[in-house]
Parts: sequence; structure tokens; C-alpha cells
Amino acid sequence: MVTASTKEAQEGGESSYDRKSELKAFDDSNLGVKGLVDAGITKIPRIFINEQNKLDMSSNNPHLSVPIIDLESFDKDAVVRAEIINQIRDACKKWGFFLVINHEIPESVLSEMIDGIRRFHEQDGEAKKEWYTRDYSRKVTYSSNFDLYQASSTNWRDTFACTLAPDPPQPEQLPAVCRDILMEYLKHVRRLGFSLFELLSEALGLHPNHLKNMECAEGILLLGHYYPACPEPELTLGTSSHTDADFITILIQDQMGGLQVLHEDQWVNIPPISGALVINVGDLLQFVSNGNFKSSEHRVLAKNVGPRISVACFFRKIIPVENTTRLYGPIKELLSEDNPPIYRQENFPNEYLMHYDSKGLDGTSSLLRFKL
Ligand SMILES: O=C(O)CCC(=O)C(=O)O
Ligand SMILES: [Fe+2]
Repeated sequence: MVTASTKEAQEGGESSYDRKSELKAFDDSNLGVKGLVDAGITKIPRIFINEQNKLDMSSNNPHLSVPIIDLESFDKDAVVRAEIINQIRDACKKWGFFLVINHEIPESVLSEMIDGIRRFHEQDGEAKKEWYTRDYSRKVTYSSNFDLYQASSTNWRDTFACTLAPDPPQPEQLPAVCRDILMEYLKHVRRLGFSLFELLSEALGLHPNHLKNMECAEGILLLGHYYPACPEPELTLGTSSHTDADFITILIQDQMGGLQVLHEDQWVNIPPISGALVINVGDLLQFVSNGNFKSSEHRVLAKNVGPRISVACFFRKIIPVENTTRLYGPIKELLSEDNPPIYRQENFPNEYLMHYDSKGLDGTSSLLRFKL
């Protein structure tokens, strides 16, 4: 008879037991990766060692580059708009990633948003602990690795998280060190999100309001990542390879670099460009576009210098978890005899998000489960 304990022993139970207690000790510190660095460690704890990472660490193809799209006058000039839509379509089909410039969010707002996240992570440990939790139903949280207990290796980063929409937080619910800029950034990022959903709808050949009417832009989750300098960067990752669980992501990255997208089986650097934002297609847009637009794997390398700071806003429709009756599928207008649905209708994104969160960032696509 195979009991739970014999099974554990067969699977290397002793080391998995050790791992669990190491994870718990790390979690219980409430101080994240930054806490380890502040304590002066010179070797990374075992939980961070990423075996897979060792294999393809060095690869970056310098001859490939992610498209940069200039949004100047997208809403003023029909010819310019049509050209921008073509570029967006091309980027979403081939890369699932593009950079935007002249997007109307002032550079000063972007840099203050990065600084606000820096202030949050660099405040006194005792003050920060107040926010540390794994209860992600809370509007504002700080933790390290949302998938700490599921993932096969821990990422070298800490994360501040805040649900900004559909119900924006009251200012007093936010940490004082980044309260003002969060409220300010929300206004800007929401406006840009709406514009991008219009352009993406048109890029799919739909009415400009189509994706907005599907409430793609209703929910916004902001993650403020802090990647401390790592003493052994070749052994771990800042963020392991994953696709995003949303329609689109709007990302500010600072000047440190390290973000890479998997394109035609090669890792390509997404260079930091001052004032530019990174936009990427998430799984939900790949799903409703019937695979027309691509949700690409990406990752962040760990570095021996730092910290690196990034701020990601995930646009995703929020459905209450108890609503299990509404089905979503690939957009009907995009289907034809030549283009039959490749995904089945699903209680979406509910089912999908639950699957994504329980699986963690393991480098496999959560969409596979919904493929016909
Ligand atoms: O930090 C970054 O640049 C990317 C983070 C990311 O991919 C994510 O939060 O999904
Ligand atoms: Fe991501």
C-alpha cells in the first residue's frame, strides 16, 4: 500500500520537508528577499535555486528587437491612427509585446511611481511588516512570491500589490509613502488602458469599443516589484518564465534592464527606454482573440546590482468568484469556417484565474487547459 509518507519518501520527501520549513521560515520573517540582503547574506538560500534557469541563462539574441510604437496623434489624425493600428496588430501577432512612446503619461509621473514603490520597499522593516500577508482578497498587500508554496523555486523579488479598479482604494487604505502617486498614476494608466483597448479592438477588425464593452478594462491590479541585488544571480531568477493572467499589462521598468521575452524560442532583452512603457498581451486576450494575439512567455533575470524596480498594471475583468454561470469564449465576430474556435467556452476568467493562481509561475501556459 502506498501511504502518504511512503509516497513522500519516494519523491524525496525529506528534502521536500526541509524545503517546506525553509519556505515557512522565509515567509514568517515578513521581510522578503530584501530582508535577506539587508541581513548581509553572501549565498542565496536553497529555495531560490532555479535548476531550469542554469540551462538557458546566457541566451539573448541581440539581433532581434521588440517593436517600438509611437502613439503621437493616434487620436487626432486618421492616417496616423490606421498606421498605429497596423503596427499594434503586427506586434501582437508576432511578439505579444511592444513598447510605446508618446503615450501621454508624463515621464515625471512614471519616475515618481517607481520612486513611490522604492519608498514602500525601503521603509523601515517594522512599518512594512504591517502590510505583509498572503490574503490576496485584501486590497493592498506586500509579500514575496504569491506562489511561494506552489512554485518549484522562489523568485528573487518582493512585491507590493494593490487593486486599483473597479473600486479604487480610499487614500487612507494606502501606505502613506506612495499614496499620492498611486492615486495620480491610476488616472493616467486607466486613460491609456482605454485608448489601448480601442486600438486593440480595431487591430482585431472590431468596433473600437468592443473590448471595452466586454469590460476588459474594468479591473486593474497594480504590482510594484522590488528586485534587490543578488549575490549569486546566475543561480536564480527575478521572475521566472510565465505569461500574464490578464487582457493586457502596462509596465513601467526602471533603467536596470533584465526583462526578456521568449520570441521564436529565443530570449530577447526588452531594453529600458526612458519614458517608454512596455505593453504585453495576456492570456485572456489570447483567449478571446482566438489565438490571434499572442500571450508570450517572459521573465526577469536576477542581477548582482540593484535594486531593479518595476510597476505592472494588469487589466482584467473581475467577476465575483461565486458567479459560476457566465460563459466566455473566443469573440464570435472573429470566428468563421476558416477560423474555428480553438478554445472552449469557459466560466472565464474565473476558472482560468483560479487555475493560474493555484498553479503558480511554473513556465506552462494556463490556457492549455481550455484548448479544444
Ligand atoms: O518586473 C518586470 O519587469 C516584469 C514583471 C512581470 O512580468 C509580472 O509582474 O508579470
Ligand atoms: Fe508578467
